Amino acid sequence: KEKQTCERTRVAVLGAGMAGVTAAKSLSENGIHDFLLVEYQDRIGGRMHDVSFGSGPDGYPYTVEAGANWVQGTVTGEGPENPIYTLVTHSTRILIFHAADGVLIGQEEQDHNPVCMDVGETDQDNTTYFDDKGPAEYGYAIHEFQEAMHKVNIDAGSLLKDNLQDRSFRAGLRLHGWDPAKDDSYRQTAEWWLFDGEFVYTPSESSEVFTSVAENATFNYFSGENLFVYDQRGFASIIREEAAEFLAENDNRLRLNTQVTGVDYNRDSVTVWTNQGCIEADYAIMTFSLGVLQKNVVDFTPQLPSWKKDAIHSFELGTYTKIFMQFPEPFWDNAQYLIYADPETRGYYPEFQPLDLPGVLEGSGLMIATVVNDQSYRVEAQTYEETQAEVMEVLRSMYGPEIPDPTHLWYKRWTQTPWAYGSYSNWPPSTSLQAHQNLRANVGNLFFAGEATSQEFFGYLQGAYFEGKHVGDFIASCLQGTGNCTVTDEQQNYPVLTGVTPYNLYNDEHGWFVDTVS
Ligand SMILES: Cc1cc2nc3c(=O)[nH]c(=O)nc-3n(C[C@H](O)[C@H](O)[C@H](O)COP(=O)(O)OP(=O)(O)OC[C@H]3O[C@@H](n4cnc5c(N)ncnc54)[C@H](O)[C@@H]3O)c2cc1C
Repeated sequence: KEKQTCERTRVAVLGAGMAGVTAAKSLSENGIHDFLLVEYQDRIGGRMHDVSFGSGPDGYPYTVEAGANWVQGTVTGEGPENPIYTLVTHSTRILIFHAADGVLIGQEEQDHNPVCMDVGETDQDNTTYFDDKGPAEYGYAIHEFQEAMHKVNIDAGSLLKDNLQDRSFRAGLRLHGWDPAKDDSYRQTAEWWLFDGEFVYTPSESSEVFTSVAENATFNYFSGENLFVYDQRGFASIIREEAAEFLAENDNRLRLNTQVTGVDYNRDSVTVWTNQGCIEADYAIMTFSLGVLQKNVVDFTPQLPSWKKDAIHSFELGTYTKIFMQFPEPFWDNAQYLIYADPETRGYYPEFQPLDLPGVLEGSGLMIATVVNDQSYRVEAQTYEETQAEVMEVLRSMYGPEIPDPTHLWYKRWTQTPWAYGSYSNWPPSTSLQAHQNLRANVGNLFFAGEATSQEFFGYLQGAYFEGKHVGDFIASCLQGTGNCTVTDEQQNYPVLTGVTPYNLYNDEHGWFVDTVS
């Protein structure tokens, strides 16, 4: 490690996803132009990941979203607007990137259009239900679950306000009488669709308090609306456009294809080690996914303090898999969702989402099947052919033996992707705000930002956006000498997280007879 030869910059922004690009943009807007944006891949966007799939009428493939697909929560009246919605509605330029290396080479203005991206409003009531014998009617199970979930969300508010102990979302559901039998495949499927299908973990694996916070923050604070993006420029063009506001064409401050392998940090500076050499900066902003941090692919010197390591390993990164298929022609109902209740296995190909619908990608023959976590890991371990055989067996139980095989099938193996190691984060039960704050807090001049560090919007694009902006603004204020850059409340950390029970209560009176502490 020879630091003398390192390139100098004021801020090294590590990762060019939503958080990294937003952080760099805030630096730029605050007059800090001396930064480097360092990215493993050959493109900007991170887990906003449009890919080419199948074949369209003109011989070109379609663009589909392997990563983020929805604007979740938009705006209500004059209320606060989700910044992702703002980006989608104000998107007025088409950017041209060099195909081989992803470097911006030009842009074209478009006529202004108030909703510039092609989006469709998701309507979960526009659903047809199936089981392994064909069409079935279990809309009642969906409504029962919605009611129970609403009640748990209200309870969660009391737990939070009254400083009562968190519990699993499952516990909250049971307290409200939602406790489906394991073989009640209709209610199990309703629960999967409205819970696991959103948060990727089961209610047993999720915090009652903080899952409710994320749900309320997004869908009550902004709006209950979900916009599905099927724009053929790709969802990530909103982030590419953000980048084009502060990066010139072929800007040397964007370093694609550059893998960070190590970070040395202290209270004065940060040195970033990459496969392309090293960078010495006053500050660095780390935006890698929780999965990348958990896999220890970045070598920190000194080692991260134990409060930081504990936090990194206490939160979860789930996997959400969209299996894209193209069929010669649509054979499905005119519905946004086709929900399948498998009689044996909860979460076995439960959700199909046709994209070939009137007014959407009409004539495309496209459909998505979604699985999460355990089923994702299983599917990721299979070949596309094996997965296709399973999916087609399910679809044939729904629509009969005559339906054709897809001409194309593809999915991204998120858990195996070395720049993500999963899809988005989840807050498990029995942690605390302080534990999560430790995930967020800086160590010396190394700061952290990303969807997982957002306390209210974790898992969502707006979480990554707010966190990137917050840290970018904060560091700019430090560099400009306008902020309080000692450790402030914002960057508070909690070296000791206490439990709820003092040790002297582990006694006979509580049935504690054997000293098990070694
Ligand atoms: C399948 C899926 C579906 C989703 N659906 C939605 C949705 O519908 N709506 C929604 O709001 N959110 C959704 N999300 C979540 C959303 O995509 C994320 O919250 C957001 O994109 C995260 O942005 P980020 O900047 O925090 O992280 P990332 O986008 O992960 O950015 C981090 C960047 O760091 C780079 N990097 C990683 N390791 C290294 C390294 N060693 N060296 C250099 N660079 C490195 C990565 O390549 C990446 O570009 C979904 C995510 C997935 C995967």
